[in-house]
Amino acid sequence: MSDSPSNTDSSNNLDELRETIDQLDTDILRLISERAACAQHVANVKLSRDKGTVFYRPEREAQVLRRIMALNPGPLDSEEMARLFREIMSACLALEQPIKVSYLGPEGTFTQQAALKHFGESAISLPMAAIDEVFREVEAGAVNYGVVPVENSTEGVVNHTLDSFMDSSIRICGEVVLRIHHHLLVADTTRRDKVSRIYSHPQSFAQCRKWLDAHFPHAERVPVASNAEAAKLVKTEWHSAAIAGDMAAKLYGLTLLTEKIEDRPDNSTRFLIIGNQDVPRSGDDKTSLVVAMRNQPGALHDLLEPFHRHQIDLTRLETRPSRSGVWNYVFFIDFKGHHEDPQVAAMLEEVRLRAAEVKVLGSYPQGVL
Ligand SMILES: C=C(O[C@@H]1C=C(C(=O)O)C=C[C@H]1O)C(=O)O
Repeated sequence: MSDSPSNTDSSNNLDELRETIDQLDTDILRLISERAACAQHVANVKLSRDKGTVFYRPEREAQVLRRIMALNPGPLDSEEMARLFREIMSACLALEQPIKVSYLGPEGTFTQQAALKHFGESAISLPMAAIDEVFREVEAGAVNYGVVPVENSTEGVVNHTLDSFMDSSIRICGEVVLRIHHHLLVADTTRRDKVSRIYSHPQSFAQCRKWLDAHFPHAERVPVASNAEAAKLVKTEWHSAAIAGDMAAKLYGLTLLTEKIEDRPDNSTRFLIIGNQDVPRSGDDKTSLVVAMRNQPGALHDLLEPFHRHQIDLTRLETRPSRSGVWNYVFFIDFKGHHEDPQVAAMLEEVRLRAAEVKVLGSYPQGVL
């Protein structure tokens, strides 16, 4: 078939456009390489100042991403652009020092997804079997950072994580929020019309309860330790399906029978980045505290009054049973601001006078991505 004049025009045009893209790629390549070399210089400067230095700077990375999002002219949306820059920074940092991150495993969990979202794909991520193991690895210095879930918008707080902070010297260095999409997954061998058993983590069952009641009212729901574990089990049984996320589906080669079955479309989980580092101000920060109050009337009011007076914005308040005599009431409090902000420092001073004990778990940049 011969080209019509207009086809020839458009193919000439296509050739030109592709030439432009090649030229742009050459420029991007040169610029990324220059950026990487610059990051290596930064590493040398840091090393010359302090041999045991930490190369990773959470506050600086947050500033870089926020700046890119503010400058982004489109047509790519700002989150997409920030994700690209996230990966560039991750690769640059890996040149300085590959960052090691432990997370609540096994491989394929949402926590791994959160770890990679925060640190980028160049980070080395190591699965742990339980939340307290993630804490232990960080405390022992076996890894640079850890990632643990702390609250879900549908199911509430992850108590294991809060409890682990009570007996630990670990700091919070960052947060990351992940939209959680659950899918109904099957294997090639699954008889799709005969699904009589569904595996998943109890939290995921809870987040998909209405959908399951409507579509699989008679299937047996079998709770397992993780969504990744559920995905693995499906491979061995022709009458079973699993509820899990994209990473687990990819890892175990499963098919998405129905996508996004979570009851609430805004279902999301917040994860904490834990480490041994005190993070300087980034300009848009949050602080987490654990506070023990004596068991007396008005204790909670006394605790919150200085927050109100200093106009500090609380973002979360949780109560946990105490595990020692002194710690009658234990409150976990998140608020906007950094502990070095003068207003926050003044407020903390007053809270310290009223409480039996105050521990600043960390000030860290608000999640960017
Ligand atoms: C280059 C630096 O070190 C690391 C790499 C960064 C980057 O690639 O932009 C930013 C912060 C650090 O995690 C720096 O501190 O500026």
